[in-house]
Amino acid sequence: MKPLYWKEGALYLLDQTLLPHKVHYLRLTDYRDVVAAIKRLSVRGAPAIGVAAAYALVLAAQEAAKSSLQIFWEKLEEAASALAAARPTAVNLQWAVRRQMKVAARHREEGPEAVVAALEREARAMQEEDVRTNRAIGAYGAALLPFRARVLTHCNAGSLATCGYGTALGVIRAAHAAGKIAMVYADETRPLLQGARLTTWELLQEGIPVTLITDSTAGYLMARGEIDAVIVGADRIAANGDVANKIGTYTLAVLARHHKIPFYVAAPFSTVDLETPKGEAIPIEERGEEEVTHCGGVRIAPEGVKARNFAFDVTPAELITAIITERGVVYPPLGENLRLFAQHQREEEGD
Ligand SMILES: CSC[C@H]1O[C@H](OP(=O)(O)O)[C@H](O)[C@@H]1O
Repeated sequence: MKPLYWKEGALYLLDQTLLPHKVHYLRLTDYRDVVAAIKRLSVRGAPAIGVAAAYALVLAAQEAAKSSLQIFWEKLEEAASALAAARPTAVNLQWAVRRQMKVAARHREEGPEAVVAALEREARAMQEEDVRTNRAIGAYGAALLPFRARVLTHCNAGSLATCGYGTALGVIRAAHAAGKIAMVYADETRPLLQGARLTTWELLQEGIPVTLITDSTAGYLMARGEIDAVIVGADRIAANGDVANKIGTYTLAVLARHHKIPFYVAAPFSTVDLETPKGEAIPIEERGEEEVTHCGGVRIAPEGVKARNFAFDVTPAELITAIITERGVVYPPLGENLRLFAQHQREEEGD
């Protein structure tokens, strides 16, 4: 299931706040509505919000092209700032906006219409690249899993969080295709229940065995010897290998280390942010209290109680067995090897 697609000058977003009960695509033609959709997690997941923002800049450029040349660039910059600020943790969002604005600058002399066309081409390229990188991540990751693996995952790092294949769930898809998956245990992932609502829905659609558990069950399953590997996605990977991901990921990493279970992070290299030296420098989104005090719109905690709602946490590099990327598996020392991977990529691309 594609979380988004572009058709005849409009961006269609699968509204993930309605899943699994309703499959409904929003048709958006105003970039401001894409900003709002990212903020309320109608579209979510680091790669998916990056590509959504890339298309939103096409919408912004289409709108701005009706203005004077000077206003065109002012409006495009304004849209880029609004999109980049929609959610602070997933680096793919800022990476996608920066990449689009570089494309716009390269076509500046050709005028607004040419810029619009170039932005649309680049957004399509990013969407296609994402599926290719996910499939490569899947292949590298599947090779790491034992046969009849019982894998625990957290949140949703699947086709719904990307452009159609998935990072952590991409590894699970590839391993399943190779007959290597006995069971996937999906953490419900409070408070927004991406695991209960999205991961189970995705895997059931494809006949991949999945069992839903509460977040607090993960440790007990590990203690019972029923988990062979943990595999999660990422929203930002710092230069030293620290990983920001959905809240609860750090807890799983500590539990996995205690029980000597491999803990893998699956992410495209666009999630690696070498400008952020370590995890404590990653901006962690804190969302509204009502997401904790309510569930499905129903109040579950008494009026007046305070709540903290961190959307992400940071897992230190030393708790991570390996990071699976589209360029291969990065083993410890993660910081040093991430830099080597990046250097090799720059040399390949002639940067
Ligand atoms: C493939 S990135 C998925 C990543 O994004 C999720 O966060 P959110 O649902 O708030 O966008 C979660 O951290 C996943 O691991």
